[in-house]
Amino acid sequence: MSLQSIGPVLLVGAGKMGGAMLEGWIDRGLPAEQICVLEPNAAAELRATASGQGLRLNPEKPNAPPPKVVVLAVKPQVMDDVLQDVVRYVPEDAVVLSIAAGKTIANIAAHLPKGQPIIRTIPNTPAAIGRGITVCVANGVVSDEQREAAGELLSACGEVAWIEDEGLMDAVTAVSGSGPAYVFLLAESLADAGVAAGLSPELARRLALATVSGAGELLRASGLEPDVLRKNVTSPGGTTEAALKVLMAPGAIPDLMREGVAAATRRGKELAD
Ligand SMILES: NC(=O)C1=CN([C@@H]2O[C@H](COP(=O)(O)OP(=O)(O)OC[C@H]3O[C@@H](n4cnc5c(N)ncnc54)[C@H](OP(=O)(O)O)[C@@H]3O)[C@@H](O)[C@H]2O)C=CC1
Ligand SMILES: O=C(O)[C@@H]1CCC=N1
Repeated sequence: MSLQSIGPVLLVGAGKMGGAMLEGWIDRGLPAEQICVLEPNAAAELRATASGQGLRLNPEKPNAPPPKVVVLAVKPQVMDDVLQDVVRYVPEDAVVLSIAAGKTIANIAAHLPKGQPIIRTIPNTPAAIGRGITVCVANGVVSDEQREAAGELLSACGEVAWIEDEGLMDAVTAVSGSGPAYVFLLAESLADAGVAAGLSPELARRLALATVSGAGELLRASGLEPDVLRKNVTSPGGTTEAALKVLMAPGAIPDLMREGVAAATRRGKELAD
């Protein structure tokens, strides 16, 4: 199956994450006439129109083909209300793909006809440049063809991983869904630290951004493990070692990361309600 042969896609919510996926789909050649966006936010609508050059913005338009894939990309807090409205656009043979943090397949299924194929996923915002990763778990009625169609659509946004245990999705969300924010925080903190050490804000920002993005590229391109790359920077008795003694001390970055991921995982579980 190719991206072009998936059939009509309905995207419900083109905000930060839905909009990033939309960019990924269009960049990778999903035909705009195959995409319909349902989005009440005028600014996002305009963005979607501009980037899609001819995206349909209303599933009620006469002669609109019924979607084969419906992507739910609204906040978990409004998902129940949105589903009550959107259910009328969901044909029984369409696969419903939710990207909402916390919302379980059972939460989604409660608003849809019995037997609706549903895939719960967690993408991340590098999807906008085709460099995201999406983790998926399907309910028992998703066909091989629907799994393939969803995989094709999500591959346009980067890597795709399937898991069988839905119970892992909150931990997945805490690592890869929220993860880009942790990396951006690192870039911000590094720039701030450079200023504190006497650099101008402009130079500190430039150094921090180039360093974080360069390190990410090196991690990907080299295929080496992060600890190997870290050790390659760390000369015995040198400057990096002095910094890492602080950053890796008990209660510092590794412990804080564990606590942060645990907090995000707990929050995911709360969002199910
Ligand atoms: N941001 C991220 O990095 C990630 C987000 N997610 C998940 O993606 C989902 C969306 O998050 P995010 O993109 O950050 O949030 P946003 O608020 O940016 O996007 C949600 C969009 O849905 C719109 N919306 C609200 N009500 C409706 C409706 N009835 N019909 C159609 N669209 C509607 C909102 O419009 P308005 O603003 O006017 O309300 C908004 O534009 C969440 O469930 C989140 O858990 C998952 C992984 C990563
Ligand atoms: O912060 C959130 O809840 C969403 C889910 C993962 C990333 N953003």
